[in-house]
Amino acid sequence: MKSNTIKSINPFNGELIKTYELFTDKTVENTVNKAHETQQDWKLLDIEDRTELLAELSDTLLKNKQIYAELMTNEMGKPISQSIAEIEKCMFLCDFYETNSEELLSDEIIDTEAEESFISYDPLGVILGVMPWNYPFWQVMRFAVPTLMAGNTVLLKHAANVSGCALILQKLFEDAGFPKGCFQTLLVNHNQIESIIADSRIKAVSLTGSEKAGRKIAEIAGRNLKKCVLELGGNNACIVLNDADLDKHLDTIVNARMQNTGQSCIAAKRFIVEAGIYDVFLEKFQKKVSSLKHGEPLNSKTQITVLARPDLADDLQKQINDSIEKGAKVIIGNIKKDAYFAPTIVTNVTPGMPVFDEETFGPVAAIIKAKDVDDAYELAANSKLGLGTMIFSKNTNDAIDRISSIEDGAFFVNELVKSDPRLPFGGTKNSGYGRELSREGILEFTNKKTVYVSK
Ligand SMILES: O=CCCC(=O)O
Repeated sequence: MKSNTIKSINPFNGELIKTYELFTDKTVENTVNKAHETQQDWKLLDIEDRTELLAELSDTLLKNKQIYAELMTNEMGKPISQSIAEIEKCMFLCDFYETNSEELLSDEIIDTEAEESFISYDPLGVILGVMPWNYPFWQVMRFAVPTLMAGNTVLLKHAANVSGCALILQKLFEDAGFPKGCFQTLLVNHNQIESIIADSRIKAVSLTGSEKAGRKIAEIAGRNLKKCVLELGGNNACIVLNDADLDKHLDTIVNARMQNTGQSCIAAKRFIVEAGIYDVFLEKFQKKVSSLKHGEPLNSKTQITVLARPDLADDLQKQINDSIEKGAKVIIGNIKKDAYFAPTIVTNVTPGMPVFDEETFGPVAAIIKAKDVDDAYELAANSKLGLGTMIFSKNTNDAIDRISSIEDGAFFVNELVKSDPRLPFGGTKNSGYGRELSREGILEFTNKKTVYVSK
């Protein structure tokens, strides 16, 4: 029998935080209708009236930073210092779009023989966001803020385990003064999503989530001729070349994998290390990973803690054990207890093993030895996923010359792949399509209308 409730469970202590009732079809209808009706007025507001609400949004985030951070940490186990940093990043996003939305959305004049010709960036309508649990505030905000500024309204279907965050996000927008109906949360299950996407009032979908979820949503959206933006999994390579400055970059390299206890789509998952630096790298990397502070998520010193759910730890262990059968070697970790999975380093990794071919969503570093620079880039490019690649090397000119050898959505030199409101964010291959953030993100859910005026 299907359940009409969803549960939010603290992954650190297994305690039930709260049980939520799923919306009935009637409640879904009222919510979609409210979003549609609100959009009719919202789209007519001057852009300054919309952007000024972002100052309030940022203030509300600041005022409630601790409350929001603790809620995230309790629902999905993120170390509290990282939850606080996540709220601060949301504030930076608000500041960016408060300052820049007007310019980003202004008409783009194109010279033709017409009296006037330009592109007008008009809103599409109601946009559905289907969002994951790993950055419960950030991923929602980075979709919702530019989408709203463009004159759309937003509906959120969040991951079930962060339903408390989902509801408080709606309250956040309302407390900041956004008209009711601009941002609404739908507590619905996967079966209900299909009819929501099919509804003629929903104009497009943005999904951040797994490849499997992306295929499903894209299929439903395609059947209904709705646009979608998909930000899916990643299997980012972190190339470490012989001339890398490890003293300078080791913390960044470790953080690239271990941030959010390894549960990040853009984390470094495959460390491709040139032969000449391999032994030194491995020794330093292992030492640094072993020194990370494990503990309770709410302790401000904790760097590594539980995963968001026990089944995620099971998945990781299976990927590692299957890789061991194919010749991989575990040098630390591979220890599991409930939702905890110890930081793990796997060596002797080659293509064909799950820890090379698949995304590992937890603190697992697969180390691959590359013969030389060409081999390192070839190994990095050998992935069905394409979110980003990072290269650590003093020879930045050589790295720049090789940009086109990597098909990913991002290429970072001497820095971890990260999202930033000022830069586009998104992937290629099975990591999805479309872009979030920056100018690209705010224009995704607009009708790029051609206007041609002749006398
Ligand atoms: O899981 C994806 C990470 C998203 C981000 O850091 O912006």
